[in-house]
Amino acid sequence: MERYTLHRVIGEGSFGRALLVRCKSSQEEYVVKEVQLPKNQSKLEKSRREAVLLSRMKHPNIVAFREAFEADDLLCIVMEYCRGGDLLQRIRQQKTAQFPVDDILRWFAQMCAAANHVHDKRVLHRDLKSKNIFLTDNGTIKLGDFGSACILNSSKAYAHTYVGTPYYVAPEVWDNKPYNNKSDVWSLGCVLYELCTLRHPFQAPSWKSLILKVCRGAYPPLPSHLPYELQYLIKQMFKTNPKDRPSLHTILTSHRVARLLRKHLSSQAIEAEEPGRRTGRWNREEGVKVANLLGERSLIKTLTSEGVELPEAHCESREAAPRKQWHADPSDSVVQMLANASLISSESMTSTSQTLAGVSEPEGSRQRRRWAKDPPERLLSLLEKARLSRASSTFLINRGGEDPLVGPLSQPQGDDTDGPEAEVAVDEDRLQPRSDDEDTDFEEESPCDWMDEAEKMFSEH
Ligand SMILES: Nc1ncnc2c1ncn2[C@@H]1O[C@H](COP(=O)(O)OP(=O)(O)OP(=O)(O)O)[C@@H](O)[C@H]1O
Repeated sequence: MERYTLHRVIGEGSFGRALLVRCKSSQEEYVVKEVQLPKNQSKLEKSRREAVLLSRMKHPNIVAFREAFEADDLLCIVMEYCRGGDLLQRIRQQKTAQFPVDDILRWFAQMCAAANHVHDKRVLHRDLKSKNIFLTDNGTIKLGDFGSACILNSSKAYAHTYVGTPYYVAPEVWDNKPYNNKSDVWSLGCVLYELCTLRHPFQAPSWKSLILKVCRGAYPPLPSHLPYELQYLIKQMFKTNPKDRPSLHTILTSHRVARLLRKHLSSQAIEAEEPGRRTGRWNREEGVKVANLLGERSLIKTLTSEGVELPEAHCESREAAPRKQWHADPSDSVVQMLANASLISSESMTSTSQTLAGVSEPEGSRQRRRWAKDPPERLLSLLEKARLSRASSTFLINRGGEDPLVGPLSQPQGDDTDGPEAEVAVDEDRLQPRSDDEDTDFEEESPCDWMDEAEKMFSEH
């Protein structure tokens, strides 16, 4: 830390402070994310994972990693400083003035290129939201905060209980199915919708109606002045069945909107996207360098204690990884469950014995959790508790410790995005067979039962 001069604290997250510093030798400004070591092993692992993942991502639209070191009882991750702040602040500054379509297209193209690069490395970001997307002073998008990201095909230690931020969570996650590349696409759809409307697409006064809206893909219509391609894209990104959502690669290359987006991508970003797609693998030397940077002994111990390989060992290429497919059945068990639950008052919810039909799976497919095992009252009673204990534990479902149902773009006196059902656009053709099934090609290997974990957390408080 002696190589840097502290300017000021720019913010505090749930895992530590973010400092603005100046490098004494180069006079460049950087952000240092400081995380207390260790006490809580999972927080420590999360932070180390963020450093390792960030160091692997080299892309013009991803916050650049400079170095990481451990000093006293702190892990410090030094990264590029984005002077323009985060996209959420930028959206809020607009108040009611809509963004010009060109700004929306440019920012969205850049965030897609960044997230596509992440997917090409076979990493899921898992927490894409406007607060984790930054702007430089010249208005370039930089994707940041890899604290929740997950390396695919790794084992238990990476299967953590983090679910996401409720407003951005895809239907399949509520359905307790594995997080996959299309779940990130859904979240980016939410960010795009926010850019287009300055509102969350899915907003509701209760968990039940929020989840219902998400699982039905029911969102208020977009302003009609937006180009048809954008309207169509949002509709596609909010397909409730992940296999019907386009992958980021499709959005950037062959989707109807691709031509508009690529106009706004620098040749550097397009360049960065292509080689990543071809190689997309861990590099041994870089992995070793990062492991050394973070303090060899402790990092290796942490990452191998549960059978997890070191970063350089995550070398599977796209070809080598077995291709996983989504099952044919639509993911509407939550809708069913919540429809049943509507008969029950919230007071009687925990005492009801209502059950739900299980989701059928093709024979021989790998075991997935079913609602039959997690009766509807379980999710609802869990969420009731989550609301009550949000001050201490809701980072599981909302790391900010804020009210999970009061989103950053919510209105103080209720929100007009929560309008009557008749005004919302319902994704009528969500059961249509097709489309990017082939591109729903990777998902968490060992998803953990977040409901189990959440219940444990809440019962501790
Ligand atoms: N590279 C960066 N450039 C500019 N500002 C940053 C950068 N990284 C983080 N910040 C800002 O610093 C503050 C703290 O960020 P941090 O990532 O530590 O926590 P958070 O994202 O606010 O919360 P959490 O980690 O709990 O989700 C935020 O306001 C964020 O916008």
